[in-house]
Amino acid sequence: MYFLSTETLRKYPPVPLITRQCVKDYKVPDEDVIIEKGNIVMIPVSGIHYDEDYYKNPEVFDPERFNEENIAQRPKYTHLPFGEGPRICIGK
Ligand code: HEM
Repeated sequence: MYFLSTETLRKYPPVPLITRQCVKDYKVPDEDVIIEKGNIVMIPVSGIHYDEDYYKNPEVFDPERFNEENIAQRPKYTHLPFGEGPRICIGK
């Protein structure tokens, strides 16, 4: 039986990019940016998983990134192999 660890799914997300379509105009907090109704937004899952701000030495395989203490130090939505929200993967 195969098991995909949380860290494996960080390094090699099978779905490296997810998308959403904006349903109403939205002003991004603290930014001079409005996402207009109808716009497609791309969420760069791989990019987030390799962002040094969240994962130091992102090329290194380190399951300890996902111990309770380390998870608590990262913002929410920095590990997205199954997406998020109402349309999150039902196979998760
Ligand atoms: C490692 C295994 C898998 C990965 C990485 C994965 C990843 C994903 C991702 C990224 C999405 C889109 C979520 C979003 O847009 O927020 C998704 C959706 C979905 N996945 Fe998976 N998936 C996996 C396995 C499975 C399995 C085993 C099933 C079914 C038995 C499944 C069924 C679905 C379905 C039905 C959706 C659409 C949900 C919706 O749109 O409401 N997935 N998956």
